[in-house]
Amino acid sequence: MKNINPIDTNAWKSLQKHFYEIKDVHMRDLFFQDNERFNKFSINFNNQILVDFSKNRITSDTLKKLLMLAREIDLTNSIRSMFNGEKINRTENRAVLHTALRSDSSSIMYNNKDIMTDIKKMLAKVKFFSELVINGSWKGCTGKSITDVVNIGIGGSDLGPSMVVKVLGFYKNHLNMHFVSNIDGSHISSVFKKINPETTLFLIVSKTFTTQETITNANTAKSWMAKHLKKNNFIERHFIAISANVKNVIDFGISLENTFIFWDWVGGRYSLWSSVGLSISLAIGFDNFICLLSGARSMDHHYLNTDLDKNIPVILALIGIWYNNFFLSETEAIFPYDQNMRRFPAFLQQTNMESNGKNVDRNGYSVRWQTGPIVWGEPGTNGQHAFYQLLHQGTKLIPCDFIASICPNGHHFMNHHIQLLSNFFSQTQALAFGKFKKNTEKKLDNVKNGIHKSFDVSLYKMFEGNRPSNSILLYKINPYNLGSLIALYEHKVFTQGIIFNIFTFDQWGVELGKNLAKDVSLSLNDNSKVIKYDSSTNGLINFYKFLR
Ligand SMILES: O=P(O)(O)OC[C@H]1O[C@](O)(CO)[C@@H](O)[C@@H]1O
Repeated sequence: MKNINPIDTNAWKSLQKHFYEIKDVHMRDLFFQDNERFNKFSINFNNQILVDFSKNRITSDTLKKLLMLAREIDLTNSIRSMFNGEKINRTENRAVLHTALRSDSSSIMYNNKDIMTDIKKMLAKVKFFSELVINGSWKGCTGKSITDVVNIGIGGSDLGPSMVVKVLGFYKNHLNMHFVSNIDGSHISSVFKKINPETTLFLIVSKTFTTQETITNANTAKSWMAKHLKKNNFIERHFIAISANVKNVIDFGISLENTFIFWDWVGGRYSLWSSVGLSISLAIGFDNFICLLSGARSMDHHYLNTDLDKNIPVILALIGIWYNNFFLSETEAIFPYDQNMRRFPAFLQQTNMESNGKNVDRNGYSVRWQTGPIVWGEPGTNGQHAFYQLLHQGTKLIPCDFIASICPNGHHFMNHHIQLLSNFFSQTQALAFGKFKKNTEKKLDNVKNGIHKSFDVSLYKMFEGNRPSNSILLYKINPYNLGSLIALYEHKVFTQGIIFNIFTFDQWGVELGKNLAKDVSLSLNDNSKVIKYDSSTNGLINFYKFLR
């Protein structure tokens, strides 16, 4: 992997020049000039996912220059380095091998060990255990089968599995799934109200098994279960751990037998493919979990083996860089036209922002270019009635990804689906092409200080357009296609991290807040006045102590 600063490349300079040439060109003209634009700027992924990137402020020349950037940065070799298990997460001295978790290779060597053997064992254990719980043979300590599963975890130990379980609600079996992440006691207490301790299984998911939120919630769950069940073996029958830290798991009281391990080469936010996906396997069955992995694998193959100019994650990453680094857009929006995908933007927020929210390059210098964007989003059509006004007529340029499926996701109300899709198709059209000002609009009288002044209302009804979007249209939201879609975004983020010349797979930026919270928590133990922090923090804590 080469540690080249993007701004030092010839391609960057050429893109900078090109930007000034085409920044005011309107998509209306680009489409008008080229009937083949859609065919040129869309990729069909196995007849299952169509990615249309034609509604972007790009020309063939733009793409050529962006691809030159990828080549100059030596992206292809960086991709190989990741798949080959090189220790590309250098600040933590680790490989990044979540792709191995969904691989069909017979062997992948890491640290002189074939990790495929461990992965296969892990998957066999997930399969065996999921089947026991789903078919009712796994009994709680009072002899009853499990009805409810509570996943306790946060960040990557929550967002991925909870998102997948929600998106694939249509595939769900009889088990009721709950996810507790927040340390706010209202989260776990709201779940306690819904479950029966005798028939509930807790999955404690934490790579480090030190995360304050997860350990606090896990201890609360343990005390709650002890109080209600009054049986010595309640932990053995009701608590499962998923972690890379076996020692802490054992100290917590969970046996090795009830522990699903994963490894330091799996990043938290890339871990749903590992035993962290146990809740997925429990909710939709192991076979569907395997379909999810297979779908991701098909995207891995595409990413690893397809030329850069036809490579979906690469193209989307480069277009993202075009807006982030040349148009200087600050944010990027994700709009799934699918209510079950409502947590997909939140999941991608962590994937993207925890990965590429960095300001030091791989050579140890402060970056002099923008790195990862702010990612946000909501499902359509709800967003249309909330914030799309700003997308259409605001002063900010916000590139958007619109995601939808041809088949409805988990219902048979075709009239709803047709209307949903008509909005999906219309919004990107409105954003791209806008609406010309009509001179025929009626003028209104504006009365100010008694003086009549007429003004042109049509100005307010004008849509300038030229607002970019990608449309991602899936045949169906099934486990396989969802796996491909998630992997697509993972690889997009990796590609951008390589071009930004940053380390995508660490997350030191979350440490300071965590450590301060530990210290502050000690200061909250008594009622004495606090003076050790800055005046703002002292003032806030003392006000809290005064009124609590
Ligand atoms: O699985 P763990 O170790 O509890 O960590 C949870 C999350 O916390 C983070 O470290 C950030 O605080 C994420 O990267 C991770 O997904």
